Amino acid sequence: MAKITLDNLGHCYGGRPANRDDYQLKPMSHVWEDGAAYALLGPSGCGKSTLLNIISGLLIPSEGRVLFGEQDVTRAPTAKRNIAQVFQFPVVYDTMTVYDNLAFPLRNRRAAARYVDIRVKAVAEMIGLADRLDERAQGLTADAKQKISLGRGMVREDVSAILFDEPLTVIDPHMKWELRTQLKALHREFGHTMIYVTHDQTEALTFADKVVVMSDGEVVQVGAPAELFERPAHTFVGYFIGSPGMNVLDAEVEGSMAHVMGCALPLARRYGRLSGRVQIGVRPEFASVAETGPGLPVSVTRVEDVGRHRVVRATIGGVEVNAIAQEGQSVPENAEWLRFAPEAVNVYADGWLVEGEAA
Ligand SMILES: Nc1ncnc2c1ncn2[C@@H]1O[C@H](COP(=O)(O)OP(=O)(O)OP(=O)(O)O)[C@@H](O)[C@H]1O
Repeated sequence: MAKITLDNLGHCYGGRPANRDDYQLKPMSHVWEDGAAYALLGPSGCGKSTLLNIISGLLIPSEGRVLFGEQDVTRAPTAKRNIAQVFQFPVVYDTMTVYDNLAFPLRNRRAAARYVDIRVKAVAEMIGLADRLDERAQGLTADAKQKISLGRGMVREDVSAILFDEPLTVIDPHMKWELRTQLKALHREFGHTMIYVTHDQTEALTFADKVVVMSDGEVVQVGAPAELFERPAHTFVGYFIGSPGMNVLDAEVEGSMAHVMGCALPLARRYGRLSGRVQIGVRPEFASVAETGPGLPVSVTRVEDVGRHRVVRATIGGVEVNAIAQEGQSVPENAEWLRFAPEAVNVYADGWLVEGEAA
């Protein structure tokens, strides 16, 4: 296992970028901790595969370095990187048994038969295939085959990292939850450094210790799921994570007050002079509707019952805003005002979170 250092790493497929917008992966420096589980999360085309391919050795970056531990692997081929990979579609040897498939990476490295047996059985137990070890892979479902791929990715203890590229794509929706949970358990048990690419926030948030959120070739935040929820570092993180996403409204901010469409809203922090486009961001979980002010005058368009809570959909000045009413919380018939918990109001300048000072 190893920590992974991305040192001024950037990539431009066309070569010779004239400005930052020309990069498909904008230059960045990050250190990813040894033994942690990371998810690379972002919409299609944001650069997840580009970054994963640079880490796996399929692509040499146009700038910067990748280090596994202290070793510079920027130009090392995949085979020399000591990594395991699990892809979108199962890669299994149909004519081999489940046992032999799982044993393959270890036998390939000439591990002792007794050690192979211990590891194969431990992994098979974790992926729920312990009683099917003698079956040929050929007759198995896509789910079971992908479990073998996941197991094979985990079977070696000495890899620097395990890379997963949307590994649950072919899995039946009801099985996804089970496999995600198993992956998490495998990580707890074996402690590998893991990097898991997905565009699905539920997968990322349930699997990872740290989620690396990407947008438009840029890492916009690396944080624990709770941090992404409570303090989105960028408005994109606020929109992309959460259901519905964060409410974002243009504002003027002065000291510890925000002014939105002529209404004053108190903030829990104090801000200096801000430049660029200033916005406030508030999660619907920290918004509520009321019949009277203070707050923002809104038109409620509908109330959706989504099981554990209700989502109140409203608009203000043509902008959609949402509030979540938790179980037991009432939604007044004639609600016309939207209120925010001041401590949950984040302030952004040109999309980026402004920290502010305690008021
Ligand atoms: N070989 C290539 N040559 C030129 N541009 C490329 C190449 N591969 C990817 N790109 C571009 O780089 C950007 C990032 O693509 P990338 O595949 O890394 O995104 P992604 O987040 O993995 O998307 P997806 O989830 O759809 O796979 C996109 O604009 C894409 O069109």
